[in-house]
Amino acid sequence: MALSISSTLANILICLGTLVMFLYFYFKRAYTYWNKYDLYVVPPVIPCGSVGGIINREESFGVTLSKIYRQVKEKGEKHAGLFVLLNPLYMPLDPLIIKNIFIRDFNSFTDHAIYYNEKDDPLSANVLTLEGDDWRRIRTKLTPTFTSGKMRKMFDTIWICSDRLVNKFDNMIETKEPFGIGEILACYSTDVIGCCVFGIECNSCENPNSDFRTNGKRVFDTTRMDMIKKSFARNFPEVARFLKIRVLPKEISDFFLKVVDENIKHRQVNNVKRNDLFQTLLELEKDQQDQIKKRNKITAETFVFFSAGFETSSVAMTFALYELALNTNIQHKLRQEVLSILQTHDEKLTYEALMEMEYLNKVIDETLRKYPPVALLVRKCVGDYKIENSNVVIKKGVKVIVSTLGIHSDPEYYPNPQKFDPDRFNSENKSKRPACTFLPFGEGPRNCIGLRFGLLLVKIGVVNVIKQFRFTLNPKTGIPRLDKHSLTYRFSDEIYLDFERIQ
Ligand code: HEM
Repeated sequence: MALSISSTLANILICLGTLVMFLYFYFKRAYTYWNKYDLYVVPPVIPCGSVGGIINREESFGVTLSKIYRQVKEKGEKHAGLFVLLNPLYMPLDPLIIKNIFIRDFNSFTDHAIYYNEKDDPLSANVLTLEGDDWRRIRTKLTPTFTSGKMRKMFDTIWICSDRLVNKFDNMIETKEPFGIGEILACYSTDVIGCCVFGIECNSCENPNSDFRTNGKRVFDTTRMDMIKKSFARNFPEVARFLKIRVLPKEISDFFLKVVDENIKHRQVNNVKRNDLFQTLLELEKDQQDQIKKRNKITAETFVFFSAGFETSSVAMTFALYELALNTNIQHKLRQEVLSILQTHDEKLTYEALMEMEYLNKVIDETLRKYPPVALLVRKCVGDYKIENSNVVIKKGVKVIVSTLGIHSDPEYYPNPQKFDPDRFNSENKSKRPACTFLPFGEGPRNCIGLRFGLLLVKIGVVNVIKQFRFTLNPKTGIPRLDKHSLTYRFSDEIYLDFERIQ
């Protein structure tokens, strides 16, 4: 009896040992992928690769990648190979290689390599995630949604939302307690996107527990399980589709479908037309007779505008107010510009007045330089591609990863990179930098489609706040830590500011 137990145990140990050996050699072999090229390889460690732990991270992926950028740059290399789990990734540092990949040779790098599952999770298939010709069709169709003419039409709606934001600050000042701006700015961003994209009044600045804000929050509240699921789906998309893995919980998907459904019906029955993105999307789908398909398509697009635009914009505005609170001289200079331009426009902020604010542009650009909300960019190679002046060939299916944060913190392009200095963006300094060294919205045909809208949301908010308040950092704000779990580059700690009314 004892003999049979010990022989079973021995068999199990042999099997386990063989499996471990097999996996070890399998990984070792996978990690030789880049060896045939003259390419520096960031040393991989089994099983996560070159980027540290996937689950128990010490820092966000964007920060790890910026450190790898620095490490490769210090070696004097213009590019590197790395691994995430078993997958090889190519990381260019040289702005010319980046420019060729993003712009000149875009046809070899059309895809974002973000997981989607059209069948089981229809909202996941949208302009951000779709690939090849499916993406081209939808991008061409949606591009007219974000023209400057359309932005101009939405200007007043955004201004009204920013007035609610200012009211909120006023109410909070009265409590005489320090208050965090991150949550309030998230409500402002939700209100703007709710009004302009979904065509509904969410009033989350007044009612932070509104359905829209609550469901919106849940899209970004990622649990550890979500992270594992997303990482698995990103790295093994075919298997994930086979396993019917969804990235968006069904109840959130149902909420957005219901909002869009009710809104389509309301506009059709009451013949309502508004100056918002929802109207543009409705018009784009006017020939679609199948009401369910129409609703699903509009929901997928409104949802991606929400998910890609809400957090990026609110985080950018939080970083901007944080730096303005730290640098009161820059805050003062910006206020002077805003007030003097408003004087020449009968004290009214118009689209034209906003476009005249050059220092504002510099402050926002510097914010997006120091704190790019999307800290890295990805492209998937769709046809074998040889990197010029090297023997490196990027094979079809291999991902290219660019560290926006690494480039934006590179002293070669931005001396003393931790200093917040809007003058880096005056024309003389800008002209000294090579193309593709400022990438907050990505670059090339697959760049951010909502760039103008995002900038408008942030700029209107900043102008309305700076015009009416002076603000400094409240001592309750320590040195804010960066969120290590979020895909967006953001603080995990709240930012507390003290506001003083000016007018
Ligand atoms: C400050 C705010 C924003 C920042 C920093 C930002 C940044 C980015 C970045 C870096 C990308 C990827 C670009 C690339 O791969 O080259 C992107 C894509 C995208 N963004 Fe934004 N974004 C912002 C606001 C918005 C807003 C307000 C919307 C919509 C209303 C939006 C919608 C999108 C969409 C749909 C894509 C995917 C485009 C495609 O794949 O064709 N973004 N954004």
